[in-house]
Amino acid sequence: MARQAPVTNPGEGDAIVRVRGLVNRFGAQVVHQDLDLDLRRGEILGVVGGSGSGKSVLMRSIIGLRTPNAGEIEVLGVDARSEEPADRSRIERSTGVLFQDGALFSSLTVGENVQVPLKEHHPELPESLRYELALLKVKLAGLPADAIDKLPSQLSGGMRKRAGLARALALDPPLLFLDEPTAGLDPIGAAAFDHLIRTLQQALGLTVFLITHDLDTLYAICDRVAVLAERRILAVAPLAELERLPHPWVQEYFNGPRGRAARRAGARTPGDASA
Ligand SMILES: Nc1ncnc2c1ncn2[C@@H]1O[C@H](COP(=O)(O)OP(=O)(O)OP(=O)(O)O)[C@@H](O)[C@H]1O
Repeated sequence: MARQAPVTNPGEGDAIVRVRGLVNRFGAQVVHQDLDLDLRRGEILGVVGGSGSGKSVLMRSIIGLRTPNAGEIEVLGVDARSEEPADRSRIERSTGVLFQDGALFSSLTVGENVQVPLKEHHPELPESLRYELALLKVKLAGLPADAIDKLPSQLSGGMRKRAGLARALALDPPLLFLDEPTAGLDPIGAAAFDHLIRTLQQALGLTVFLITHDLDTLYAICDRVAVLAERRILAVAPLAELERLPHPWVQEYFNGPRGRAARRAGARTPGDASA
């Protein structure tokens, strides 16, 4: 297929994350080739693409968990590949990450999980203040206060996601990375989680990088959507523009039966916040 120009010029706007010429390979498998992407300050950017198209590898490259084979990545003006402790610390303190499975320590309570980044980056804080801060984040993530002393295994899947979100917010990062946050949630729980993300993004002024297969999430809360296909960002634009892109994958994805249904539904009604 002929290479198409991106719908939106990646140079536009105030980029908080800037990716240029990214290359990621695993042996002979090329996952990304000359991938460019900007994450603009204050937006929720949805990232979509088929299974195995490289969404998680892109996220891991941006947050510094993987060293790409080539290319440049800047996070808040810091080179994501830098191994300088001051640079690593700045990136870690500025980015909250919710992994797909929540990635909580199973032997620690929710409160202890939330305190892990606080202990690492603010060892000077007294224990009681750390606990209070953790409680604040637990409540911010929509969990009841008594969830703080529970183990992850004592929570529902939706509550575990919220606990993961509380930990991601522990250091008040301006940047939030979410890997399939609504996967495995029932539709009411998923809508409630979408609503929570939008509310927090607005209240805290967050910039959000959100990987998802959930079309409802895209329509409910994303300002722009980036399509990852053919080893690069094929297009990045608001949904109304993307739907008109004459690319077979994009057409099948957004104008197939599920895409049409999600568009009709628009924003889902947020359900019970304890989902
Ligand atoms: N550590 C690794 N070693 C070898 N191959 C890897 C590794 N990590 C990822 N890959 C490969 O890179 C490709 C992209 O993986 P990635 O997890 O980024 O896909 P994805 O778009 O997030 O998929 P999904 O939507 O299914 O979660 C896949 O083919 C995967 O097998």
